[in-house]
Amino acid sequence: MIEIDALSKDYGQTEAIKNLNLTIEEDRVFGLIGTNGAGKSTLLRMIAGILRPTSGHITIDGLPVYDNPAAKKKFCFIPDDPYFFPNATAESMARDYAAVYQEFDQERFARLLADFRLEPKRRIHDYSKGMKRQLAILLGLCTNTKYLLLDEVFDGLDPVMRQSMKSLFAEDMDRRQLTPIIASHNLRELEDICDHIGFLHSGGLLLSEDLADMKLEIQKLQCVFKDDRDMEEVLGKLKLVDHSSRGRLHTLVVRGSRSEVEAVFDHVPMTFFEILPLTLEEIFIAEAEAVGYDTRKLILK
Ligand SMILES: Nc1ncnc2c1ncn2[C@@H]1O[C@H](COP(=O)(O)OP(=O)(O)OP(=O)(O)O)[C@@H](O)[C@H]1O
Repeated sequence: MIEIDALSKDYGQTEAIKNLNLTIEEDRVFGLIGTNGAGKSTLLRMIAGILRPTSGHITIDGLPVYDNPAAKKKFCFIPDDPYFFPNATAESMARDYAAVYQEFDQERFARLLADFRLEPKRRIHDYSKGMKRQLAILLGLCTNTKYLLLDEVFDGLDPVMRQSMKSLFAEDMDRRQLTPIIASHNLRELEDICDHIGFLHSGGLLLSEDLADMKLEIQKLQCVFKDDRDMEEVLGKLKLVDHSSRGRLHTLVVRGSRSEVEAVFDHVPMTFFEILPLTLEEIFIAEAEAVGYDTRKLILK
């Protein structure tokens, strides 16, 4: 478990992280979401022990992280601009990683390089941006550390590659209780992988919640009323988050459980009524507005 207590980080006059409290549980994918400049990289770099907090504490499985080799064995950090030594090849990087991470799995790494068609003896300098990111992720996975801290790593990967990487994470979570912590400014990128979402805004934590719990309390539905005069009364009974209409078809995002929402429509004659799956973006808008933010101004698409 990673525990963050009253954490702050200032860069001169800029307060990048402000008195942040957060717990990151094991065995699940934690998505750290926020707009550009929200403080994601600063937070991840502090968790990785690269940056020293201005105040506050971070522990990984009970160990303080800053300047502590024992804590650093527990995770691998993949920054948004992965660094490779000059003239390095995938093969030479694997040797360097193995020297630092005792559990580094050379055999699996060689297998994954072949699966992803990355040439082991080619200079990494000549790889494309996406290939460099793939390589960084594969190196990180093969360290076999319990936690993997990933800063915008899916950027620059095509959708097929993204899915392949996500399957590898799932496999490692199943096999060895890997806990990935993924920072991104893109809600859609994290949609199908995260179990828990932490949303950072201006250096503060706007919300931190299980995606499944969020989904239980927000519903999206489409409907057509037999008699449009019923609409006003129904809308008045719903906790409306969003409402749009095209002709007589209404699309609503409302707060409440599925059964509560269905009960409102129970005795209203409908031509069409369907509850639909919600996107992470829709859930986020509802949750963040509930704590007083006009998220339409915050969201990055
Ligand atoms: N080395 C630095 N010196 C001064 N200010 C910095 C430094 N690094 C970050 N900041 C500032 O701290 C704030 C948070 O930046 P950070 O890079 O952590 O955000 P982010 O959420 O990762 O953004 P992005 O999605 O754009 O990468 C910003 O206001 C940024 O300008």
